[in-house]
Amino acid sequence: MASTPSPHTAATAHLNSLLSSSSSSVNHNKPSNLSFLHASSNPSSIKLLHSVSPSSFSPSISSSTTAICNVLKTVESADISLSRDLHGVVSTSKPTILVSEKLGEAGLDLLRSFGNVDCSYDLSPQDLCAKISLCDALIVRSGTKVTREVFEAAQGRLKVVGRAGVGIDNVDLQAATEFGCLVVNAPTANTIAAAEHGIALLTSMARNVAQSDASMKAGKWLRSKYVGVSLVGKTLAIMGFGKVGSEVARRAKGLGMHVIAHDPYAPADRARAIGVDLVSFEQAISTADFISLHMPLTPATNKVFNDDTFAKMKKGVRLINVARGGVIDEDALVRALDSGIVAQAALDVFTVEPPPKDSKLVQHENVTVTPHLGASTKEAQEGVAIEIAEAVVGALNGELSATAVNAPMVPPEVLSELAPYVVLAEKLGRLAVQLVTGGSGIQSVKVVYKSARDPDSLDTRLLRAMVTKGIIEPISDTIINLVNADFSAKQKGLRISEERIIVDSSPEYPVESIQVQISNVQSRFASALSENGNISIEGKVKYGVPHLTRVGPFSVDVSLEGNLILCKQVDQPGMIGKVGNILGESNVNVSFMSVGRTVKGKQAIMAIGVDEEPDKDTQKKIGEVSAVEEFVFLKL
Ligand SMILES: NC(=O)C1=CN([C@@H]2O[C@H](COP(=O)(O)OP(=O)(O)OC[C@H]3O[C@@H](n4cnc5c(N)ncnc54)[C@H](O)[C@@H]3O)[C@@H](O)[C@H]2O)C=CC1
Ligand SMILES: O=C(O)C(=O)COP(=O)(O)O
Repeated sequence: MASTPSPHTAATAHLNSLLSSSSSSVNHNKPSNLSFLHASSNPSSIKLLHSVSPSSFSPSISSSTTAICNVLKTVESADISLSRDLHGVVSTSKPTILVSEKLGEAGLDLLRSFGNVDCSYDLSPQDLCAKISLCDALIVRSGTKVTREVFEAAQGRLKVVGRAGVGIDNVDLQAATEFGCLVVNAPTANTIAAAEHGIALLTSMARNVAQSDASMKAGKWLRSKYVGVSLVGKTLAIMGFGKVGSEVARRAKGLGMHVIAHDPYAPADRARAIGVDLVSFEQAISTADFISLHMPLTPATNKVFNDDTFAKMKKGVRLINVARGGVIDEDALVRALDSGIVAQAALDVFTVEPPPKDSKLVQHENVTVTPHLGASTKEAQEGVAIEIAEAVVGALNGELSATAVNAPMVPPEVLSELAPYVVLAEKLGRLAVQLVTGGSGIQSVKVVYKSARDPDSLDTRLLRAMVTKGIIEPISDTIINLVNADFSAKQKGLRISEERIIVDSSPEYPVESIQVQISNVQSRFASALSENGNISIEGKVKYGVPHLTRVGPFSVDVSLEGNLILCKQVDQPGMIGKVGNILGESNVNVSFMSVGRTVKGKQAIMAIGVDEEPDKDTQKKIGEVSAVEEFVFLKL
């Protein structure tokens, strides 16, 4: 019999496989395999229902099992990692990181110590698409549009997009998620720079600094033309009271302004703490002398400043935008400037960047412009570069990023604790799907966790994603990872629900057992059906190793390594020997064997762990043993 690998090795190897990026599957077009979970669910809820879609999908095990992903382990030493080139060939080369816009040196140094860094600035969209399939990571600022075409062109190699800054409106997050590509940003390092730029625009606009500077340089001395307005005592409305907005508020308070803010998601006590009243959108825009924009560009904020909203503003209002050009309807702003509703505007950002040279807005005499300089201080750029380089290197190393944008975070300590259960979850999914008769559409899967922990302290998102991975990968050509698991399930019309059962055991272990049930399908192995007609298998982690502990109503105990034969027979002496002999004669090494029965002398189930796949003849011989009623060979 083969020896059992150490529990630690099994769990660590598999965890690495989840965190690393390559798969041995031959389809190199598949998205990569990262350990980040895309899930929109509340981890603390006991039952979670996911999408219902009219479509269903059918497993065809024989051909698809060959596509089962044997994920490669990350090489732990130095900075070398296993990766797969375009032809599916495994190499030990360093990852390639494409930096498509200027990044601070400290960040570049960090990246260079880890991988091959290709700094190619000003790539056309076509050139970016041409290059991207050779890259494991892409680092951008606001100037690179990371579109669906880019993810398609990446052919599954791109594992992480790092946005060296805050706004991720230039990255197609939906496409990234669908392709299993993690997106991380650097959300904190440029906050002060953006806030300071907002204040710079506010004060310089109020005193016509840019216009009077230009006029002096043109040889004029126009003191009466450039009389400004004072700030003290004026009302400033901050639209978007997040990191930048609140720093602008603090500074404006120091200038003696009365600051109000509108942000539907900001906590009132945080605003109150710095002496800012949170007000409605209408109240903010109708009472402010100055309006400073600090919300992200989303479908909800797109052109939120338009003819209608300008009409509601106080005549002579002054507008500052250091957020995103797209939140303003720029034609409407020109009209508002011409009519005097808006006395002045100071803009750092534009709907299209750079804006057309003849842009009426840019040319308007009451408008001050800067070319998206909010984050452009030496300090912010060094900070952002380091922040994004660390996040990207971490992601390529399979670590969880605190700044993942399209993947809820599972803290590293939770990940480490769940490591063996993650292996178990995937293997149970993989086994359960192979028990379905080819042609039966799978629509509904339930994962039942028995645990002594209260639901709030058990985060099952990782486990659910791995069950999903186990179910989908053998029957499709998609590599599932924790970014795209939920999305892929939805796409396949697969509804995955979860249930937690609190049991009276030691809360030291996060999970007592995991059960996977597939309902409304036929099974290739009828004994796997529980009383309610669902395919049902259950497993536990024992000494760090995943074990199969129940098949339908039968208790078994076999470690989930290698492959598995499930055999139902009449409970009688000599069966282990008979089947064991047949396997031995065919040189199939048996690693584990376990017999489970419901009633003595009636039917029993034999679960046999085998290293090799028995050939057809051997399988036929097993089927011909008189007491054997049914059997199935399953790949793990
Ligand atoms: N010009 C530049 O170089 C820079 C621009 N930015 C931009 O500034 C914006 C804010 O950045 P941060 O403060 O770091 O982000 P943040 O996420 O900390 O704050 C954004 C705030 O906007 C709020 N918000 C969302 N929808 C809203 C709505 N419909 N109405 C009002 N508020 C809404 C959110 O609740 C959040 O509090 C982003 O768009 C970012 O891209 C940030 C840094 C530099
Ligand atoms: O961080 C942001 O959202 C910014 O807008 C900064 O953009 P940039 O990195 O300077 O192109």
